[in-house]
Amino acid sequence: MTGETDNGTDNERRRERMSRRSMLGLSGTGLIAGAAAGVGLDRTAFAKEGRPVSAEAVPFYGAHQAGIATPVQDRLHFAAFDVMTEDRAKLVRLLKEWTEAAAAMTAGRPVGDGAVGGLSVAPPDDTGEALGLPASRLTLTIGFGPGLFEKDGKDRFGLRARRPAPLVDLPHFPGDNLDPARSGGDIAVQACADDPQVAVHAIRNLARIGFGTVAIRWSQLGFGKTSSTTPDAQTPRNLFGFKDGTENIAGTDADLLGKHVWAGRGDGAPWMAGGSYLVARRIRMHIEIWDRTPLGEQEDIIGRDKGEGAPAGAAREHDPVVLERLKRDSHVRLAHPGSNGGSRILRRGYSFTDGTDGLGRLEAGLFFLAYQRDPRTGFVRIQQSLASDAMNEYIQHVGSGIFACPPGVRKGGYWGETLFS
Ligand SMILES: C=CC1=C(C)c2cc3[nH]c(cc4nc(cc5[nH]c(cc1n2)c(C)c5CCC(=O)O)C(CCC(=O)O)=C4C)c(C)c3C=C
Ligand SMILES: [Fe+2]
Repeated sequence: MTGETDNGTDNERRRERMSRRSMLGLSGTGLIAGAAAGVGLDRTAFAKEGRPVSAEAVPFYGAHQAGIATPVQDRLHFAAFDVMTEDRAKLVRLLKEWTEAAAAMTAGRPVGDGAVGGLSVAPPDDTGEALGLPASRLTLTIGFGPGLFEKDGKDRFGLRARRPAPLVDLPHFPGDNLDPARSGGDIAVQACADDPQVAVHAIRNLARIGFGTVAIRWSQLGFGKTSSTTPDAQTPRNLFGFKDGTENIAGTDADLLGKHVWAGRGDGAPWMAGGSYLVARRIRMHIEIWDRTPLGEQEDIIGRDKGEGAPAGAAREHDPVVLERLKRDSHVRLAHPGSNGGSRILRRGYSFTDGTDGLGRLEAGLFFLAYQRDPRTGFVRIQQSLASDAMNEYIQHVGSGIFACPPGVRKGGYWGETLFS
């Protein structure tokens, strides 16, 4: 990225590509390689006939960013970046380059001129590990952290006045043991896909493109989605062995999404209309202690039975929750909208295991991801209510981030356009 203006950089990249193509066209082998790489080798070209649903591409452009109401994919790679520059134009250039790369990768195509067939004297545009893999329902969702609007009292990008009121600094909650090295970040990208290699490839390539402008501050891999936004599908289970996501907001429920998830024009920051606020929490789960807890006690703590997932006093998973039938300190009772002034959030979390903790225990837990229209009435309100949760004996919040996820990208636009224009 050496151009002085946005257009300067775009033109430079275009010229560079054209010269690569014309060089490749000089020989017969070059032509063949050029056909594969120069025009962007379609990763899905390798997929067999009758490929599974997971091979599908999720549309990148639209009113809302994909990866929020989208049916939850199997795998996650989440990355929070620090912005290393104070040059607003350079940051905007990066967001444009990222958008182009994200649109390609989510469509199952490689970045730029691809991983193979280019000049042997230059590193390829794409790192290559997703060659031959289908789109795998990859979604890339971007969010802007408080540090983009103001950091250490400095308004680096002239955005201080545009910070949305719902993008609060999260308060300290009882029991928090947050590691600064796993918290915060100026920009976050959530990559979800049905193939972990596709998700990791996406984050790696964005980080590569961003070299010199952003640096990864922390990241998290996730497996085994712990919430579903498709109520017809079987509800997934978390590492405590309980169904998780029964009472989640469905990605198809336009009314609930409009009321609780999408930011509106009148919510204080017009540039966020159609966007949403993401709260990410790395929650360690002490599974070894949980596994020594009697079944009845586990069910009392959650407020639902372990097999069916039915609320206490009911028979079926989707039977209504009658709060008075649940223990006062049960998780579901405290998190329920009826205990929180009607507050609801869209949960989209993943389980994680990151090796061992040196004390013979698995470093395991829930990477909690929740989207909402306003974290003050969403996550913060519910988490305050969870202060007396019986589950707190078995979990600890060790990482945290909050991000304003702008609306979806229009064709020809870029991530964050409504904020920077
Ligand atoms: C602040 C929000 C929440 C945190 C943090 C949280 C952590 C957490 N949850 C589970 C397991 C389950 N949660 C369930 C329901 C549920 N949880 C929240 C919010 C937070 N959870 C809400 C809003 C709800 C829905 C409440 C309702 O409307 O009834 C359930 C029950 C099944 C379900 O409805 O999803 C389980 C199980 C863990 C293990 C955990 C931290 C590690
Ligand atoms: Fe929960």
